[in-house]
Amino acid sequence: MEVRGLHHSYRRRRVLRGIDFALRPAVLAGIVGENGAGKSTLLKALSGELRPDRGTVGRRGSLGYCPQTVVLDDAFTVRQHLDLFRAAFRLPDLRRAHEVLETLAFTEYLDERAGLLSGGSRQKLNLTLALMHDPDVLLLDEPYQGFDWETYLRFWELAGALRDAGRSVLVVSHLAYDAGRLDELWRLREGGLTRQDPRAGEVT
Ligand SMILES: Nc1ncnc2c1ncn2[C@@H]1O[C@H](COP(=O)(O)OP(=O)(O)OP(=O)(O)O)[C@@H](O)[C@H]1O
Repeated sequence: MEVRGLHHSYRRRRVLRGIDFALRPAVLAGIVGENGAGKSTLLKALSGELRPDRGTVGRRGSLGYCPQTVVLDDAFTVRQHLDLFRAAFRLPDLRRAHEVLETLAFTEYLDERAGLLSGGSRQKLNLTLALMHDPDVLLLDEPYQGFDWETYLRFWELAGALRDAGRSVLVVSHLAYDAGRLDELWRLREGGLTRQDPRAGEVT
């Protein structure tokens, strides 16, 4: 994925002011920034959900996008969500979805309605829906929000395995106390990205 000269404003608020950024295959990258820095706006622009005022986003391969706001239908069960997305992605089976569900220790909830799931469980479903077609490029907006510690660790295992399998993985978060797990780290501040050393210790 290659991003050049991305600008975006909401009325007078200039949120993105010239973002240049490349995400290569087999890289686990992170973008951190304070609340309101524009991280979700950037991911929306990268995913195509938002059309930026200026700039280009180039991408090769399929995309998996896990937005910050969970988009689920409360009346549908977990299984029904998987079936809907399987049809949308035109997948022959749910093999990959079940692998992800197992990694996230979520298989026992298959027949639960989404409206009855806890916040962390909804997020597990949100993440599974983004990963179930095994996309080449993954854009994950605060993907571990609401996760307990065990699930949080499993998330990073999953992200590392995807990177090792050659996928490009971008994780966006307001905190980066686990930056050491990343290959590349950027900070979004005042509308621009600056590269940071992920091994430089605590970055907040
Ligand atoms: N649809 C919108 N209309 C107007 N302003 C918006 C809209 N979406 C976001 N903003 C503003 O743009 C700025 C960046 O928001 P954004 O959600 O991208 O930040 P963020 O870094 O993801 O924040 P957080 O860490 O709180 O999720 C904020 O000041 C926000 O209020």
